[in-house]
Amino acid sequence: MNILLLGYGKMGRIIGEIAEERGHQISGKINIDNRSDLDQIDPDSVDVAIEFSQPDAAVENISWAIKRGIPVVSGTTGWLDQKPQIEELTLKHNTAFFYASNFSVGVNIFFKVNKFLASLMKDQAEYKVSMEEIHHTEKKDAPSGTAITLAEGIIAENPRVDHWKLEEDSDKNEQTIPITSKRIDPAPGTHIIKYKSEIDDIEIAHTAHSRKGFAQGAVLVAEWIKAKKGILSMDDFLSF
Ligand SMILES: NC(=O)C1=CN([C@@H]2O[C@H](COP(=O)(O)OP(=O)(O)OC[C@H]3O[C@@H](n4cnc5c(N)ncnc54)[C@H](O)[C@@H]3O)[C@@H](O)[C@H]2O)C=CC1
Ligand SMILES: O=C(O)C1=N[C@H](C(=O)O)C[C@H](O)C1
Repeated sequence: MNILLLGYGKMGRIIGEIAEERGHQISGKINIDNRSDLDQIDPDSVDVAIEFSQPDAAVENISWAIKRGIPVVSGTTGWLDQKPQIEELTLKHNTAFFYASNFSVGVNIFFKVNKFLASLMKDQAEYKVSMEEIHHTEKKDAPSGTAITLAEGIIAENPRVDHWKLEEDSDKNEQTIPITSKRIDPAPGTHIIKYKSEIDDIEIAHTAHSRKGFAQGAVLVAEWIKAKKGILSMDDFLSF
């Protein structure tokens, strides 16, 4: 399979290595300083584009590929207010778009555990939920995309909370999930959910030891999406 890498930073590089180990070819490695190389790319020679760039570049990168009928796997966080326009473009060009805030299998299991715990907490008003996420200092967005997905999972299961806020602007409202974002090198990604009561605390955590799980997930999804159309997510890809 021929894979175009839109964004060739920390994630793009490891995705490229894993893709080559799995027998794929890399058709292009596009970064902020060589975007003009896209003019030399023959869209018919690309099977899938994998996009891990940065929040203010994601829409432009994804649109470039979608408009040429190339299926896109995207993991860039911090741009999702514009996802509806990408979905519309995908359907117009009859191709495929796959987004996940986190491609690792472990985090996707953690998403399910988080929702199960939130459903158990529905009637336990004495427990107040909060979240902490820790990432490396180069991360541009806060809170992380994964933290937002976790907060949305809690909100879907527990009617006692209805929105999240970064801890620093937290309004101390009982219905708010406060999220603390810490930036400490070299953390690849840690997420901790805490339920605190006067009597005890319950905590669940996921800690990534490297970026391998994210990158491996993105390559496996790229292999899977090649022959698909439409708007797809981890719920379509994973069998649990
Ligand atoms: N969904 C997931 O599982 C994961 C998502 N991420 C997200 O992926 C994104 C990238 O992460 P990293 O690789 O760690 O960042 P990075 O900063 O190491 O790399 C980003 C790359 O994007 C390039 N770029 C910037 N503007 C561009 C443009 N207009 N066109 C093409 N390339 C451009 C930069 O040159 C840079 O090399 C972030 O949003 C991060 O939050 C990261 C890890 C896992
Ligand atoms: O920027 C990162 O590094 C990561 N970003 C994703 C996020 O915002 O959730 C996924 C992972 O935690 C690493």
